Amino acid sequence: MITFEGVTKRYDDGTVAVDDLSLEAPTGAITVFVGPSGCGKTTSLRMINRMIDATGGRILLDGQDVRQIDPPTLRRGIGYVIQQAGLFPHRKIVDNVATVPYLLGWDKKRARARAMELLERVGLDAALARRYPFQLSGGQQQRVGVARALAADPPVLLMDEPFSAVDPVVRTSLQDELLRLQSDLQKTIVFVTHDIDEAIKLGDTVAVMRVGGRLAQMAGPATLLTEPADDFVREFLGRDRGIRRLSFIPAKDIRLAAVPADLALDASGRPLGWRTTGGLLPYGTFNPERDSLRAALDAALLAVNGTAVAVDEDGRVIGVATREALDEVLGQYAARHTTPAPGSPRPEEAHGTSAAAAPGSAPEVPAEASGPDGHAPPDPGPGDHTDGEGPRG
Ligand SMILES: Nc1ncnc2c1ncn2[C@@H]1O[C@H](COP(=O)(O)OP(=O)(O)OP(=O)(O)O)[C@@H](O)[C@H]1O
Repeated sequence: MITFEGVTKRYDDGTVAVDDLSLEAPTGAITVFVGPSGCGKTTSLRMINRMIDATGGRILLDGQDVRQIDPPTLRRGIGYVIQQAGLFPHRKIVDNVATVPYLLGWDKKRARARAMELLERVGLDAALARRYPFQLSGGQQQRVGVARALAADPPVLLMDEPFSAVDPVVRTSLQDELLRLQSDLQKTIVFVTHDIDEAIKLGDTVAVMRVGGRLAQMAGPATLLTEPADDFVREFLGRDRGIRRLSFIPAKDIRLAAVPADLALDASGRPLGWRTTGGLLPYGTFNPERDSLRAALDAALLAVNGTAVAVDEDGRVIGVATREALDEVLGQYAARHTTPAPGSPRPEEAHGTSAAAAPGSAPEVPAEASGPDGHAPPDPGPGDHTDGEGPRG
């Protein structure tokens, strides 16, 4: 757990970048800091690993004031990922990933073996290990940046706009990859972005900040979409909040009907289209185990008869969701959200937490071991735990 208690940062020129910030980033969860340019997101993030020291209040890491931990020790347990990865240009990919293990004194064979394992984990081909950063695409470099931050298995990851420099398609796949990794690794992640859609997709909890470094609202993404605290948050969230909110409602509660005769299937039970006298018409599918109500509605809207086709993991039809069945779930959702019990958490936003592991016993990581852009190094540490909310995206 990372706790901000009345944290303020006033720079030497008098700029108040962060003003009396109090919040908690739970262990094993992704907490996103989001807000317009200059609202103090990066300053807040860097105060956690003491690249910047707070001028007021305190930040606790599992109950311990970070100012009582010397920065190299602190950073052993905190991985750090930045925009454009910040890789060392003259080091091969494998050695970039092994940077921290080398600093920790691991022998070369073990460090490289760990690096290869991580490259695979972030979805990179082993053949890329021998290349230099300039020989990789932007998306591949970002993956290397994530692998490097994970190299010594730190319990905490700080990610500062890590996917901002890549195109939207690559960005989506990096986000998906991060969620997949997180479901395995359950790190305590603080993620900075100015993109509210990214925040809503990735965050278990989202802290919306306003310029002047003040917290505007902190909530699970579903609550944020349903109940923005004020006009600033409402405006920042943008349009379509109601529709986007449906992404957090699981499709598994939708009542499925038997497969009707007018749905044509192939020999293995996969859908071909809706039969009409004029031929087969388009259909839409959703997977009740994995998808959200939004996906099911989208599937229904793709078909002229308004019926969504439910499929299993292999794409085989397991039933259909009629308009009535979708209406039922929408109705339940509306009932839940028109009469909220004051202060009661949404069932789909119940956030579990658990204790982090104790700091590791690795040697010092020198402060000057910074990336080529002058940022602090990716630093190592031990492992810990998690949580989550319904379907995302
Ligand atoms: N070293 C510094 N000295 C003085 N002011 C600074 C310094 N670093 C940042 N600031 C100011 O502090 C405020 C917050 O900056 P910060 O970089 O934390 O914002 P941000 O939300 O991360 O912005 P962006 O999304 O544009 O990266 C801004 O007004 C910025 O100009």
